[in-house]
Amino acid sequence: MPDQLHGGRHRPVILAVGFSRLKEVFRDIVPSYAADADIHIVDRGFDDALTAIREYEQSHGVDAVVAAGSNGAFLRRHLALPVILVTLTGFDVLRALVIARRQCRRIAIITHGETHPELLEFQQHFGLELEHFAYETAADAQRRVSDLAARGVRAIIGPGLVTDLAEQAGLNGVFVYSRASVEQALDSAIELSRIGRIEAARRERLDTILQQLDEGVVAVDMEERVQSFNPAMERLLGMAADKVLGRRLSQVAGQLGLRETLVNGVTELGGVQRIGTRTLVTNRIPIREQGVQTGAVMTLQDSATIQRVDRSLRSTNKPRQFAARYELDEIIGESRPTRDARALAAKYAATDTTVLILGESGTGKELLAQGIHNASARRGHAFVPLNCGAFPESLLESELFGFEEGAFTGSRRGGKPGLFESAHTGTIFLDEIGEMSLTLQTRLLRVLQEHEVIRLGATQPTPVDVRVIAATHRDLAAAVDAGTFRQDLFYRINILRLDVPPLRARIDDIHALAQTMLTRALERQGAGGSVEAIRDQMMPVFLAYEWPGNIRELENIIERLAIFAGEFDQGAMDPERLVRLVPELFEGETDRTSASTRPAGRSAETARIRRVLDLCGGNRTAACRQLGISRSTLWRRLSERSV
Ligand SMILES: Nc1ncnc2c1ncn2[C@@H]1O[C@H](COP(=O)(O)OP(=O)(O)OP(=O)(O)O)[C@@H](O)[C@H]1O
Repeated sequence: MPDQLHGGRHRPVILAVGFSRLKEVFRDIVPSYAADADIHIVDRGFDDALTAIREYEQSHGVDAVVAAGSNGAFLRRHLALPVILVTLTGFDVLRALVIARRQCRRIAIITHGETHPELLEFQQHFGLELEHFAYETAADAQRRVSDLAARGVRAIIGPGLVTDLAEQAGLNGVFVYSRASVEQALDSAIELSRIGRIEAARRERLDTILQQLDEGVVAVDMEERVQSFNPAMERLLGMAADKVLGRRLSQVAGQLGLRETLVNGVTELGGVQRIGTRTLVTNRIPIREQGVQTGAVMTLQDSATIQRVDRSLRSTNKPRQFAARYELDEIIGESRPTRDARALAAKYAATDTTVLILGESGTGKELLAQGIHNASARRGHAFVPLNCGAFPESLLESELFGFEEGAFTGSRRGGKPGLFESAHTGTIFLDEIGEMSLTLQTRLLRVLQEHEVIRLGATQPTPVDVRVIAATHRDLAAAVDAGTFRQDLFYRINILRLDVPPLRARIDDIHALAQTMLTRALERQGAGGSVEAIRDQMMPVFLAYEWPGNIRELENIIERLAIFAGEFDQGAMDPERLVRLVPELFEGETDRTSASTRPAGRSAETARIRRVLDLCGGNRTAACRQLGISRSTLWRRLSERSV
């Protein structure tokens, strides 16, 4: 940077404007500045000077102009460049008076702009015959000089214009500006150029940064006129900077005005505005220079960009790994209902809509939810399961929505994001949604409608982009009628429905499920044992059972049987032993704990007996052994059929 500012290429370029005497002083002085600046003398005045300066500025660039008197004042009014005036010092006047006094007694001073009352005092003290006038225009000066000449004044002190006029009138003209004053003006011009260059470099640097930013930036002055407008802003608003610069922001981009920020001076961060199809995040900030507001700046970001960054940030900061393991094609079963459920799930995965899975506990609802997530565009992002029935209301609330630091006694420092935030860009699986309290249903509905969560104790919402898959074993429509489930929430989640039948309604799946589960269980046990031996002996029993606990129950039973795999290998397992190992499979309908399964129980039990009997080729002894019942019980059950 110093190189640029002081090196040869960037020497200040200064135009010294003056004719007659001032020009001569410039000529004398300029060579001594050769090392510090390029000073060019412009030997013109007023309009001519203006034209010459503008031409020079166009072709070479100019940092500052030095001029004096009325000419200087004129240039200052008409140029955007800094114009430094050679100022009159008391010493200048003294020196000129001494020179003039040597020549004659009656002296006049004509200065530009204003008179100097101190001169009157000076004149009285020293008994000088001195008159003092001020002039504005060249014509003014001309009239004054003629008048003084007519009244016998012999010497006139003044700037170049005045001394020229005096000499033309045959008087003594004494040039008022000393060499020191002119040098002072040139020094100021050089310093001003240097500061200007530093400013320009700073502006350039800022400009380079603005050019590179992904964020749109627009800055306005106090009249809301656009001062800068970076390329990102051009892209975001589809407007070229040169069409916008200098115009009022509200006029070029209505909704994005900065008037309020200019009026109230308040910073507003994180506003959201829609422009066309885009959602933009806005920050409006007043610009203050040394405590005084001088404008305002707005930054704009495409919410899609923020979400991208946000996603990678959240995924790097993710405290827990919420991942979906299962794929849809890992869901075992070739029964019609299972194939239908898989196909429907694949269809739903292609959408981003809320899915409601209905089915008894243990039927594989979560598995389907994971499968849908993994087959959807959200694959690879979080899959967050939550069993709404497993928490008391207050805990469920903070689990779901998170809390701010200090939200309640003992709340964690820094607060905690809720599962909705953890599921951001992914899927949340709300199992047993029918168990949610009405209060939480209301909050959940808000999240689904607004796509934002408010942590407990927070005032600002956090936007979340989450797909919801809900599940329940309840009849939600009945719950709505009973007033325990909000109707509007029901409509909101009951868009894509997936019915998962209980295992007893898709008995055809049992074979494949048992086969896979047995293989895995035996592998896990690592103690050998033949899948076939267990399968062949157990299948008739499995097929005859009701499976109130569905696939989860099947899994558990297989896990247990695998422990005793060796006993199956040694030939037929003793029925009594089997009943002891897995009593639930052999319990009669009267022992069933679940009242809801009882009405179906008796006929199902009979059907089971018939199936086992069929499997055993009509051999009642074998069937009794499989079923773990006596021949008389078998007979009784079969005869009940006809009752
Ligand atoms: N079709 C299937 N193929 C393989 N395994 C399955 C299948 N269905 C369910 N399972 C297994 O059964 C168990 C229960 O499934 P899951 O947890 O998905 O049921 P759920 O309906 O969500 O139950 P709950 O409502 O009680 O949570 C899991 O261990 C799962 O791996």
